[in-house]
Amino acid sequence: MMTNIIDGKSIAAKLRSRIANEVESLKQQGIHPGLAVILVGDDPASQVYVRSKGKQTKEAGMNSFEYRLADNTPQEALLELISKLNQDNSVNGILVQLPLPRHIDEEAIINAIAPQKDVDGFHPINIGLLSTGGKATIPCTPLGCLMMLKDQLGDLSGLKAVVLGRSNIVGKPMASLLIKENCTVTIAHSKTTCIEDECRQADILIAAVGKPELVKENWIKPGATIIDVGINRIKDTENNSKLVGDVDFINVSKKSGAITPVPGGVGPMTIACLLLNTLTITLRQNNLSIPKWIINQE
Ligand SMILES: NC(=O)C1=CN([C@@H]2O[C@H](COP(=O)(O)OP(=O)(O)OC[C@H]3O[C@@H](n4cnc5c(N)ncnc54)[C@H](OP(=O)(O)O)[C@@H]3O)[C@@H](O)[C@H]2O)C=CC1
Ligand SMILES: Nc1nc(=O)c2c([nH]1)NC[C@@H]1CN(c3ccc(C(=O)N[C@@H](CCC(=O)O)C(=O)O)cc3)C=[N+]21
Repeated sequence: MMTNIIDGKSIAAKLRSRIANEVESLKQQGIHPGLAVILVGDDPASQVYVRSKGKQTKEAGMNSFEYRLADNTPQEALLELISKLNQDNSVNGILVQLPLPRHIDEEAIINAIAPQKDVDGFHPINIGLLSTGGKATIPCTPLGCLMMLKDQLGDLSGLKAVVLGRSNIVGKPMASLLIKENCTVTIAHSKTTCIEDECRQADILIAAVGKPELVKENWIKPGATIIDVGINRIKDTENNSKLVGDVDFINVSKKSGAITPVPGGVGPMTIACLLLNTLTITLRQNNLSIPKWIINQE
């Protein structure tokens, strides 16, 4: 079977250009969307993402405010900065890059962000709204995955979806979104028995576990659509560092109907959805209607 490789990079580029058009017309109305990104510490992977977010935010015509704080920044100082940004009208969205250094309580930080400025959709208010079907900000990675699924499959009603991973930032919100799309959803995790058997039932398989190439060819229902969220840096046979997902891409792609690559799949969509969320929350904060092409924000 020839699998279809879902080109996240190109879907993300199209999305960013629609966002840029919308931003342009907002600016003509005197509204200039702004995104504040806070990075605490000097984790190299986080630095790469934050740089990439800042660059793409500016390319979409939005204001980007970056705050790089030292690894030993006290929690109180971070809370003070968030409080200042909550009150700053030029800032529509606030993102605190995770993970945070160990001395900082992640939950306290997420809870301190004003829910209407929570561009990640991690605040309990937004998580609750997503579960109850209200006007939530949807976490960027699951939203990007859903867009690629819809692009590939159209209506998802009645399909069986298996989500590997139950984190608050990927697995759980992904499952909520798929339930909303009328899928029959199973969430599997490290305590799931016979995980392969669960996966073999899946028309849609989302892998978000952080284990390099865990998902094998014999776990897959022929023709299934596979979304690989995992970002794992490993050494290849020549000891060079390379990026792989949670799916054994070469072998699984022999059996799947469609699959996202790593890199070039979910990652670029995550950043494009961050810009999309910045746009959506700016529109909401200004009591403007959300254009029809922005899915799942009705
Ligand atoms: N492309 C992108 O934009 C993004 C990529 N990522 C990547 O996605 C991956 C997951 O991220 P995140 O959700 O934050 O990770 P977490 O570490 O928070 O969660 C991992 C989940 O996977 C489960 N798990 C771990 N090992 C296994 C196993 N062997 N079998 C079944 N389940 C297992 C864990 O189970 P349990 O709960 O039982 O411990 C947990 O629920 C990472 O590689 C991360 O880098 C993350 C965010 C964005
Ligand atoms: N508050 C917060 N929000 C997040 O959304 C958030 C976060 N913290 N912490 C870390 C994770 C991870 N994440 C990624 C974003 C883009 C790529 C991405 O663009 N990846 C490229 C490759 C990049 C590379 O080469 O390393 C790709 O897959 O093609 C990956 C991962 C967002 N996260």
